[in-house]
Amino acid sequence: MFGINKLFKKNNSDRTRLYEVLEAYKSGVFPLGIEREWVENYTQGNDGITLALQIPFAVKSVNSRLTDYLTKQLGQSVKLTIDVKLPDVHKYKAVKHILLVASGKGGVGKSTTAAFLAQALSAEGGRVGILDADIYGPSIPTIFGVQDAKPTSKDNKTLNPIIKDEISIQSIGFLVPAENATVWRGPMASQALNQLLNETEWGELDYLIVDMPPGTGDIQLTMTQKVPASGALIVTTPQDLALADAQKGIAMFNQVNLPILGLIENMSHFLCGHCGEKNHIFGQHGGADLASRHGVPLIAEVPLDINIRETSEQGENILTASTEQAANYVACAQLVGSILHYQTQSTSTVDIVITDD
Ligand SMILES: Nc1ncnc2c1ncn2[C@@H]1O[C@H](COP(=O)(O)OP(=O)(O)OP(=O)(O)O)[C@@H](O)[C@H]1O
Repeated sequence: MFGINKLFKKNNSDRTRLYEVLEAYKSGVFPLGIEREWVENYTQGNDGITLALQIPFAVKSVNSRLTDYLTKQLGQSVKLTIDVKLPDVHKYKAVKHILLVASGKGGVGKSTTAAFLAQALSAEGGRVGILDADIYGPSIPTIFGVQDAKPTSKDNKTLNPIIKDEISIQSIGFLVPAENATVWRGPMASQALNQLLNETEWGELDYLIVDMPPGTGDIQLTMTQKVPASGALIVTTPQDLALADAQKGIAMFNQVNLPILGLIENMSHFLCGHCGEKNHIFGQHGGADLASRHGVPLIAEVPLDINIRETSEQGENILTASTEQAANYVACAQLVGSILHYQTQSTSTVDIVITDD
């Protein structure tokens, strides 16, 4: 009896120690550490610990760093598995979150950022879709290398998305020649977005990224109001003109009470290929200053990099095309998933009703 008690106490203290060590693993992505509710399974054997975590946002690649940390802290070998499972709350049909990616100014790299973020969220364990609503220049098909694809329909009412790298893709560019789309007026544009969203068979998704048309006018405002989004990301470059337009984007989302998940400063700097020096071609601190002025997180400062341009123009996946840039987008995806998770838990976002007009 005494032996069983002792063993029971030992098991409990091992578990308590594990929780303490997990909770101490704090970072930008894990502001509260690894929470004890995420522990799905834990066994202590003679040859070490086996631990299964279920984390509510897409962070699969944290596995090796976390394993090293646990091994060091607990002084024994750790076999860790991570499953990504978001809470069963759906913002739209079987889609858990819709994220708008917007920019005030055109050409700042919004579509590239939206596409690579989708690829990184998927690689990190999320089920991901991307909806290209950029009527002025739908470039998502090109970035994914599926520009010649044509969505099929099983019943002539709904469309199947194009699937590439496990990501469901739908684009205004699959359906309308670019020269027709650009002359659309506001109501037509927002109706097209509605149709693409509503009539695509998205299936079950954790994250649906919407690549918005650049700008902050009536078209973008109407679109924003008609999509039941969880939050928005704003892409800007450090140039004054782009920052001024990004500020208008922040004002637009504030006007409709849509949480801004953060700001991504693209083409932030250029690393000299010879000496490695950071050159701030378009200016410095602009994104950080804008973000802190408006109390929104600065998610990433993505460099101006030839691999990014080539990968996006050649329709490749950034996760396989460039290790260095992949790391940037993975960090970005982890932070976006985390911010979305904690923001959704602490605030109730406005529920926007979709109508057909
Ligand atoms: N960080 C970067 N480094 C190098 N090239 C980049 C980077 N980001 C984007 N680009 C390139 O810049 C060009 C414009 O990018 P993209 O189409 O994503 O911009 P956009 O903001 O979506 O434009 P628009 O608003 O006009 O649709 C593309 O050729 C893309 O490859």
